[in-house]
Amino acid sequence: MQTHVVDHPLAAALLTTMRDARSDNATFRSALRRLTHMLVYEAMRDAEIEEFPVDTPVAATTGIRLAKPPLLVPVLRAGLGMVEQASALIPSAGVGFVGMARDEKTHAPVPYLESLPADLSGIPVFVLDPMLATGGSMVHTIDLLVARGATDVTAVCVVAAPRGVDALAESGHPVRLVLASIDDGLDENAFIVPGLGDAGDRQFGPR
Ligand SMILES: O=P(O)(O)OC[C@H]1O[C@H](OP(=O)(O)OP(=O)(O)O)[C@H](O)[C@@H]1O
Ligand SMILES: O=c1cc[nH]c(=O)[nH]1
Ligand SMILES: [Mg+2]
Repeated sequence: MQTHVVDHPLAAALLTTMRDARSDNATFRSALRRLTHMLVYEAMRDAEIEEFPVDTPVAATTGIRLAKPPLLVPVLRAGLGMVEQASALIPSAGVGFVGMARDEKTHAPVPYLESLPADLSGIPVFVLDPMLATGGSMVHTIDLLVARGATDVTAVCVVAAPRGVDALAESGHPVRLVLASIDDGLDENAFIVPGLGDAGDRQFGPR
């Protein structure tokens, strides 16, 4: 699996704000929005483009545009904090939604929402979820996308644990990963260490 850790001082500073337990919900959301801009910008680097003729006020020239605008899929709740910024960066992108919440004891994802186009063949899909911990939620989301014909999936995350990265690589799905950090591991509650806590709660308050 192709994995790209965005290694940039501005991204590292925003990630630090998100990690800091003193950051309130609004500060956390703002840092996530700004970091998402950088992650999606990097994730789009190899996007397919097409040329078309364009006239400047001075002369005819060749312009470029995205050949296949992606579908953005935030995983609720935490991924909601990434979708507005990703849409602003790619205005032609569509948006689908998946909702799931981990069972606190088993840590398995419990799905509660699936709102996706029926046919995803030929459409690049960007899954937006700040946290990749055990990988259960991301693999389940990509199961849903592949079942609809997706063959080109990018997982855009903020922080991952090595176990989640391995789970994604071993899923056999056509996925690449773009993120800001691969952290040390998971604690006994399957929280990422050092991580940033519960990314849903830190944006929106307890569920
Ligand atoms: O890799 P995993 O072990 O599956 O954990 C990652 C999932 O956990 C978080 O969601 P959570 O279940 O806390 O729901 P929330 O976004 O509503 O808070 C996070 O946003 C991921 O979706
Ligand atoms: O550390 C973690 C793990 C799963 N989900 C989160 O929001 N944070
Ligand atoms: Mg949560």
